[in-house]
Amino acid sequence: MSEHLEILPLTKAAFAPFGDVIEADPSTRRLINGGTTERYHALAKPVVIGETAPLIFNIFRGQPRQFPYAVAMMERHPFASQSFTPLSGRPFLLAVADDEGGRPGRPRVFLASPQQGVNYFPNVWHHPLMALGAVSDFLVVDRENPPENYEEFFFDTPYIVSEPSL
Ligand SMILES: NC(=O)N[C@@H](O)C(=O)O
Ligand code: NI
Repeated sequence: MSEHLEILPLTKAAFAPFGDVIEADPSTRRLINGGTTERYHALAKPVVIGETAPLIFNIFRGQPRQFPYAVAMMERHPFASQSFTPLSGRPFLLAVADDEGGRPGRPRVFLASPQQGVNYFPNVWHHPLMALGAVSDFLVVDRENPPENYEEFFFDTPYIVSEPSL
């Protein structure tokens, strides 16, 4: 029997074990360019582990997920962080999980606003991009993904996520 996963609002505190939330946090604000620009400083720190490899900027164009949605698998990148920043002005869903002896535990699902991005720490279990409502673009900063930087786990029984009320 599949379990339903509730959808939580994305907050820095709730997401802290899994990564950074990329949003205009007033505590990071600096006025620059003669006061014409607000710099929200060092919201996340991209990381590459092991052999030096370039961090790269990508655009992921995600198809919207259909609901109810089955979270059947999770993945992780042991040797680099991975960030997703929405470019299309739409919210999106993300799912993360603790590691339990080399496999993901029960996923936690968050709803990110159009003004929030995330940076997954290296080796954090997460579900691949889940766009909402329409095809959506995301700026993704990660590293060239050699096969060893990509680990998947498939659940015996998928978890179910209902459509978020937006
Ligand atoms: N495959 C790929 O690069 N995408 C995933 O890592 C993802 O998190 O969406
Ligand atoms: Ni990923």
